[in-house]
Parts: sequence; C-alpha cells; structure tokens
Amino acid sequence: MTAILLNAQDLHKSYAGKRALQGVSLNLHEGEIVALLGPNGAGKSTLLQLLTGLFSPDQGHIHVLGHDMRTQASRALAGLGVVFQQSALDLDLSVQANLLFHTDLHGLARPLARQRIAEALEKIGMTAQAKAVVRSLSGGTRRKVELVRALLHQPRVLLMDEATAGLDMASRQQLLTAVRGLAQDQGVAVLWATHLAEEVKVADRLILLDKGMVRFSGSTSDFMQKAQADDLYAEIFKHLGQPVFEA
Ligand SMILES: Nc1ncnc2c1ncn2[C@@H]1O[C@H](COP(=O)(O)OP(=O)(O)OP(=O)(O)O)[C@@H](O)[C@H]1O
Repeated sequence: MTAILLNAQDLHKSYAGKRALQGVSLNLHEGEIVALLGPNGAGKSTLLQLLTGLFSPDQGHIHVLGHDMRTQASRALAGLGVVFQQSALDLDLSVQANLLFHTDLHGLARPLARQRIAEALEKIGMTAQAKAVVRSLSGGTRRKVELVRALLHQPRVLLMDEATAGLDMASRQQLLTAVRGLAQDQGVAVLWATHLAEEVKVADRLILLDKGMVRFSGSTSDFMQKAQADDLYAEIFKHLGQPVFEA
C-alpha cells in the first residue's frame, strides 16, 4: 500500500449556521490522481479552502505528510502545491518575477530558486518567455506558469480547483498530461476538482461530494464499469440525482 500523503478526517464547516461540510474524510496516496466532483454548492471550494489552510474546520483534522494543519501549518503547507481557478499570478510582473516571488515566500535561497525556475521553464519550452510580462501570455501559457509556480517548492501533494477553466482542448490536454507525469514519475498525490468528464476519466479515484457529504469514493474504473455504455454522466446522476457536468 502506498503512503498516505494527505489525510482529512471528519471535516465539518458551517457558514452562519448553514452547513457546507458535514463529516468529510479523505486520504490522498502517493502517486494517485483523485477527481473531486459535485454539483454547485456541494462543498468543493470549502473543502479545498480547508485543505489549503485558508480557513479552519469547525471540527475535524487535516494532516499533510503527518503535519497537523492547525498546529504545524507552515510544515503542512510546505508539502502542498495549489492551482486555483482564479489566477494567483501578478499580470504586470514577468514570469520570472512571479516565480521568484513564490520561491521567496517558501524561503528558497535565490540561487537554488533561479536554477529550479530555469529548469522548469526549459522543461515546458518557455525559456524564451522568462522575461515576458504575464499579461502578454495566452490563457493556456499562464496556466502552465501557474503549474510551474505551484511545484517550485517541490510539494508532495497538488491541489487543483477547476484548474483548466477557460482553456482550449489542446492546453487542457497538455496540463492533464503534465499532471499525470508528476503523479507517475514523482509520486505526487493530486486532488483535482473538476466539472469535466474527460478529466474524471484520467483519475485513478473518484470522490463524489453532495450537500457537504461524500456520496461515493472509489476507483474510477470500478465506477466506469458500472456505468452503462460508458456513460459516466448517467452513473453520477444515479448517485446524486442531479447533473454535475457542464453542458
Ligand atoms: N463565504 C460563505 N458564506 C456563506 N455561505 C457560503 C460561503 N461559502 C460557501 N457557502 C455555502 O456553502 C455551501 C458550499 O459551497 P461551496 O462553494 O463550498 O460549494 P462548491 O461545491 O464549491 O460549489 P461551486 O461548484 O458552485 O463553486 C453552499 O451552500 C454555499 O452557498
């Protein structure tokens, strides 16, 4: 059995008495991609906000690489890379300056940071754009920079919230391939919140969230086998009684 890199136990969160999460537990294992799926309002964003330490749960615990998010936050956060739907890049700074800002936040020495940035940009064929202002880049290219940024401190767990939103098919595919490679080659554990069926299909495991609770958690292939005529949409509908995919 592979190591558990992230463990969340019995998470509860309410907003002004309205329950957003009601006892959610999950594990992320080394090298696996887990798709997180749920209709609007299911609690996905809330869950990701708790997992990234942005807010604390009312009840429950989160451990990243064995470090408690509440009492050892900086150690826990050092193990996490995050790509949110909303860009975390400063549009008026260059690619390089954005990436250095991130490595500074993580306390990486500048020479090591510069080396990692150069290597990462070369890997994705962006060496020539290191000095380009982010605003001048396409949406797909910006997303690649976000992914590079999220990985510079070499986290073992990657959390992605609708990370391909607004991307064309080719850019989406490139991002998926890059993330699959990270999981396979470097053992990174990935939690991928999505609305897109094609992204669910590349995941090893699927977690269905609805009304703040986990409705299904299991292997994607098992789920797909149950799905008649390869219809993932219909199978999810059976579990939730409502659609979750974008039209
Ligand atoms: N800051 C907030 N204040 C009050 N209620 C909130 C807040 N954030 C979320 N909620 C409520 O908590 C529930 C879960 O919302 P959440 O945004 O986590 O779901 P979601 O699955 O991410 O939905 P979506 O796909 O629409 O983003 C919803 O009922 C939502 O209205």
